[in-house]
Amino acid sequence: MKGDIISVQNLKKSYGKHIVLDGLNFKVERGSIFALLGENGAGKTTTVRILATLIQADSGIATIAGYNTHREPESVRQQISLTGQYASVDELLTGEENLMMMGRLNHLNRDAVKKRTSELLKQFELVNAAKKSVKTYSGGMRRRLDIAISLLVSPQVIFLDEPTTGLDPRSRRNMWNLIQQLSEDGVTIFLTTQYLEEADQLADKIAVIDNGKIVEEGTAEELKRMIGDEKLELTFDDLEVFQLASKLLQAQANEKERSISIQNGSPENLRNLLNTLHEHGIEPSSINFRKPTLDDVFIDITSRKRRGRSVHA
Ligand SMILES: Nc1ncnc2c1ncn2[C@@H]1O[C@H](COP(=O)(O)OP(=O)(O)OP(=O)(O)O)[C@@H](O)[C@H]1O
Repeated sequence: MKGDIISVQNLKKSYGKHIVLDGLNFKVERGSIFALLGENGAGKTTTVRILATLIQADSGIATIAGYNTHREPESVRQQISLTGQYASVDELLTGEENLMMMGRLNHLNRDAVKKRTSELLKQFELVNAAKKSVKTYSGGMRRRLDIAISLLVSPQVIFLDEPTTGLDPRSRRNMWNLIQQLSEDGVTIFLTTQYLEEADQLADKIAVIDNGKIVEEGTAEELKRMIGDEKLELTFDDLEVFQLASKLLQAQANEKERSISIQNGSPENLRNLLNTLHEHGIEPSSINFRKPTLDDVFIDITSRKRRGRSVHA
């Protein structure tokens, strides 16, 4: 069954005078990977906490599988599982013991717990570490155990709050593979992340949150397309020439690389830029076309905001 499994309408939350969520709207399609992307303090964890019924919004409506998080928290909790900062992994127990204990707490019978534990240990590559206490685990192993625990009872939606923060690049890649596998099993994944690359790699849809509002939304490709198909990059051998060129073109400049990035890579724009430079006796040493990255999207959104224009302008 397709359709939206999460719906958020005009969600607001403040702590005193501090507005954390300022009218949040988005929808998540069943079976998809959704990434809420934002910098530290943007409001990602607050959103997850509201959806997971840990705290209440001041106003607005959030539903999961049709259940209202405010009015039907028990039903919502039966649909979801939460990992990350909320995990209750016991350091002194082994990985296997943690799974068995949480299985029993979730009212699974003894045989079902045993079977599920052994399946999960295999799926999450923890068989060799099963009998070791969690305090000996690496960061990546802990995260894997945490997610395994959250899958003891099959949830419809799994919340992964910054699942790779603090992991080394190899563990991060392993975690990405694992998240993709989970998604192939049909579970809806709600991911929060500060990493553009992570959202780009994993998410079917990305919502960019900034100051408690969704400022852009779409697939990674749509977000990239939004700021133009191709960017132009001009480089200069001489520092003084580079500085003069960046003043003239008023574009994003990287002094270390003596390069200037231009959002609009159309032939007409290129001709105009070269004419401007030529009038001042300047020629770039190289001209490259480059497909935009999510980094470009982020820079574009924030620079438009600084100039006080609507993001959609
Ligand atoms: N219980 C609270 N009391 C007061 N302020 C809070 C509380 N919880 C969160 N905040 C504030 O709300 C803002 C958003 O926090 P939130 O944790 O949702 O951000 P985040 O996007 O998840 O960032 P991070 O990546 O740092 O976790 C922050 O400025 C934070 O200090």
